[in-house]
Amino acid sequence: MELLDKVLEYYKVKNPLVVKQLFIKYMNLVLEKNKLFNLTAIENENEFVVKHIADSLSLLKFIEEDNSYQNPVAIDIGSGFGAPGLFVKIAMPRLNIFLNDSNKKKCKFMNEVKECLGISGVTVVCERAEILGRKEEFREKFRFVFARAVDRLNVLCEYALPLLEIGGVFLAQKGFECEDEIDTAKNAIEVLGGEIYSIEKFVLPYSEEKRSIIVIKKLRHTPSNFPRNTKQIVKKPL
Ligand SMILES: C[S@@+](CC[C@H](N)C(=O)[O-])C[C@H]1O[C@@H](n2cnc3c(N)ncnc32)[C@H](O)[C@@H]1O
Repeated sequence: MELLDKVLEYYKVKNPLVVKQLFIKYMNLVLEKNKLFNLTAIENENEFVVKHIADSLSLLKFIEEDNSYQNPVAIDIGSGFGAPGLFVKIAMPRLNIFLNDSNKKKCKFMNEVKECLGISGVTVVCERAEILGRKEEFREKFRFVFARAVDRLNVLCEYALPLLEIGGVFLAQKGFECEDEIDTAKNAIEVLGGEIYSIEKFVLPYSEEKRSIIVIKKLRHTPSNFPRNTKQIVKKPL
């Protein structure tokens, strides 16, 4: 896996030999399970390295830039088979990660991976993110929220922002063209206590895959009437 070596070097991942072994083991578990149960459309290993591993590791610099905690706590909402959260956790063991998905089979798989890889500081939470946002043990408890391929930004913000502590950062991974989505989400971001901090556009290493990361900071507490119930969030986005 020469490409994986190059990707780990590109992102300056520490202990690359250990991380590489864990990534390969994890990739094999995903590709094996994918034969029985649809986890990803990507079956080719090099494509997996770029579109899942490199894409996930593009979040690392935003976490590294924040010096508030030695062991920051992050939640990946709609994590599916664990992307991007589990890849980021493997590359940055000091991160404490919560992998959230509403789908029971996907959560079972993430728990299996956690056991197989034998890594600590990983908690799988099988629930809708907007329900977690109303629970005291999750509301405003996270330094980072990640989300990739979950929903449109105006809907996603009502899942994500209630979970962030003040000063925390929501990293929404999107395709290259995301301006319309951002425009539509401006009201939701304001109402929920956030502010767009930056929009990063880049090409994934060793590919022509273009991506954006929308960086949203939490500045104020989310009003207590949010998140609303799922039907209202989806049918009448803020
Ligand atoms: C297209 S998949 C993306 C999975 C993963 N993030 C990735 O990029 O490969 C979307 C996932 O979000 C989950 N999901 C959708 N809405 C959710 C919600 N409100 N709370 C938690 N999980 C949700 C679905 O069950 C599904 O596994």
